[in-house]
Amino acid sequence: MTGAPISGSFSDDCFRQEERLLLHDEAIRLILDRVPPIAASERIPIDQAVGRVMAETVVAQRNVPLTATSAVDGWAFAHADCLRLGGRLPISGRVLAGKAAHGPLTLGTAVRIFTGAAVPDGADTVAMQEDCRQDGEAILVPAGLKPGANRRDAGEDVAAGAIVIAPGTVLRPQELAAIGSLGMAKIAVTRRLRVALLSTGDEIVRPGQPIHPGEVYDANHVMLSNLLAPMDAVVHDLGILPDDAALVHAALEEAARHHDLILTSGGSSRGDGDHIAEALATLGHRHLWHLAIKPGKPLCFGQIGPCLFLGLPGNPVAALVNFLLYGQPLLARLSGHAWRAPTRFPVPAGFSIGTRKTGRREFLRGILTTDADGHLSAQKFSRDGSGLITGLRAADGLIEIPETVHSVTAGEPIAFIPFTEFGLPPRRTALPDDLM
Ligand SMILES: Nc1nc2c(c(=O)[nH]1)N[C@H]1C(S)=C(S)[C@@H](COP(=O)(O)OP(=O)(O)OC[C@H]3O[C@@H](n4cnc5c(N)ncnc54)[C@H](O)[C@@H]3O)O[C@H]1N2
Ligand code: MOO
Repeated sequence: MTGAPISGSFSDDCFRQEERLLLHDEAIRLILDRVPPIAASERIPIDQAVGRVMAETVVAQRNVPLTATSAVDGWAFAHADCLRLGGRLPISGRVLAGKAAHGPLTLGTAVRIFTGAAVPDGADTVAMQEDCRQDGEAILVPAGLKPGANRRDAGEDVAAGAIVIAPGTVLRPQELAAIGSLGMAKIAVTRRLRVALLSTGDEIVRPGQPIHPGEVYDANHVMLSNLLAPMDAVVHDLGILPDDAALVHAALEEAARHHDLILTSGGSSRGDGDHIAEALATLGHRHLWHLAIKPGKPLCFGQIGPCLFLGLPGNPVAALVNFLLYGQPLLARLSGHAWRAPTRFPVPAGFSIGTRKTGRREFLRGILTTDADGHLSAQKFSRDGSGLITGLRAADGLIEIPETVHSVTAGEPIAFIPFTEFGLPPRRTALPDDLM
């Protein structure tokens, strides 16, 4: 019997829709709603706290600065005295930084003062030494200095009693400076998340090992462990899972016992070797599988007992994009901080898309360019394809094409999300021509 030729249309689109896929916004909401923050906290020195999440409220116990201080090296006096005496003030003393003022300012005089030194009571203004002239035992202050100039009031930065840091704040060098300025040496932060990181697939080989036809070096492990590095997590490398249902089940069940989150890449779709989504459903709960996005349709999210689970697609572009879009809010919620959606900047498109299939939100690799007249535009990386790490190297960020858009005309504003919005460092070298 000869088989009838197969008729019908074939899809070159791996996102053919056979069921209603969850929309991007629905997935974000679901993650934010389902992920509880871990409760445990620990006290640590402030110099080890960058990137950690504050677990207590910091209230200023005293003013910063503690007393009024001078912002310059010069002469401190009462502005009204200076006006009354025509800018000529006898010198009555000297205040050095680090020493309390000897007492209030003697009426009608000026004191020599240095940057950071306490301004005596009664002195409301400081003149810079370069602007003044000493005339024997008096100082000559030029006209025009405003009252209050060069004086920092007590509590000008932070007033005693103010709430400075709220629980859930991610500590940057700036927040740590504020805490340090209040005199606190130790603070309570939430404990670090324990994250298990696994690659999956019989074809995956760790860099440094010999490779054979049909095999692929593991690019996702080094990428994901470095994406996790600045986050509040201790990452355990659990290696590469083979495409074997029993082994996948056993490994995930064991990992769930010791971690707050399991992060996998690969094996999340429906191929014969893909066991991740099925294992998640069997061992725990699959809250989400299949999204109306590109790349990353096969993403799955759920939990095994209290341990959360994020199964990223294997293609490196999808793994990175999906980690930034969904992994970051998930880790944020888990470690107890309010997640802020990355800012989308309107940038003129430097490309056109004639027609595109609507229904999915697409994230393209975007490159920012400036023309000779200084006009900024966003180019899309020339080649599509979720396996092309080259596009990730070239990109400055992601171009977001909403679900309903069916074409893009060059020059119209599109949404650009710089990688820096996800906390990634900017590319510091010029883009080689071959990456455009
Ligand atoms: N019939 C269909 N096939 C596929 C569809 C589909 O909708 N229908 N979707 C495609 C898309 S999109 C993706 S993404 C992948 C996702 O599949 P998996 O998550 O199961 O990933 P794998 O099949 O294991 O791997 C995909 C691809 O990525 C390579 N890979 C995997 N891990 C790594 C790693 N650690 N480092 C580097 N490269 C890795 C792997 O070798 C594959 O080439 O499914 C499509 N298929
Ligand atoms: O989601 Mo797939 O990652 O587009 O390649």
